[in-house]
Amino acid sequence: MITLEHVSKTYKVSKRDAGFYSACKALFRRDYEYVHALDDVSFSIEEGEMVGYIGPNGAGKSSTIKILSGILTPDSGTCLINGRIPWKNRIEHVKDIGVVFGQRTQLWWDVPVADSFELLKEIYRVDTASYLHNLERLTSMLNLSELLKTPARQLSLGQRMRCEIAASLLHNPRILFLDEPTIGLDAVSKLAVREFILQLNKENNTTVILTTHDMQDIEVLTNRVILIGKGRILLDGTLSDIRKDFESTEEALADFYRSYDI
Ligand SMILES: Nc1ncnc2c1ncn2[C@@H]1O[C@H](COP(=O)(O)OP(=O)(O)OP(=O)(O)O)[C@@H](O)[C@H]1O
Repeated sequence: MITLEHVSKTYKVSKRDAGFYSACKALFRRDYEYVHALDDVSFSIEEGEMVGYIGPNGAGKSSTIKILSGILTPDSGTCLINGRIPWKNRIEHVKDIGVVFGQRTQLWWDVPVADSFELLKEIYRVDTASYLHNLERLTSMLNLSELLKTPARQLSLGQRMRCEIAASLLHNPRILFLDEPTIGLDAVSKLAVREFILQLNKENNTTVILTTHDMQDIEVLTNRVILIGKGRILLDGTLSDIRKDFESTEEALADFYRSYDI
């Protein structure tokens, strides 16, 4: 249901040294540098799978998620999700996906969370009956009842993250992209978020693609791991393929990254 074939993406970045002279020089001549974020990336994911997409900083994980969600267009290669090309059929595609970027918000900062949810209902054109059904279910599963009247800016990180996850699921998407959903959360909030994702997958067969640096997230949530480094897929298997004889997954990963010089 998700196939990515030979996808590459290069960013063109303008570079200049610090200082007044360089700023003036850059007005007349710009120097560019090319960052090869993704290099011939291919994989496929079946409906209902929970996949961990892991790799060191700058490996290309967020770029992949952006391509899968239709925000970014690759330079070459193909991507089909439920028969659609994400960046070409964006309006139809977004109805099928939910996206949570742990470091960004999709909630309006100054209005109560409930109002953000109402706006998302209108944006996604969710009919009132399914919206109310989803809202009730998500409110009880993620324990949101006390939070809905609060503006997003007044929520703690963990509270906001629970609201972000609910916001991404109000339209019942079949696929959920989670980019570092437990970053900065305390132990209780992490467990709540993990428990929720497991339940969602079990009850709705939602496909989940999770990028995280938290190996416990990966251990608890996923049975398949795709490892990317310097924009290339290095391994597509299970955590035990990575772990081998190491005491912890972190140690095994660090050794793996060192062996690939990434
Ligand atoms: N908009 C952009 N413009 C220029 N370069 C970019 C842009 N976005 C990402 N990059 C570069 O592309 C490479 C891959 O970045 P990406 O954000 O996909 O990595 P990541 O695996 O998600 O990293 P992290 O774990 O640190 O979030 C990095 O070298 C990054 O600096």
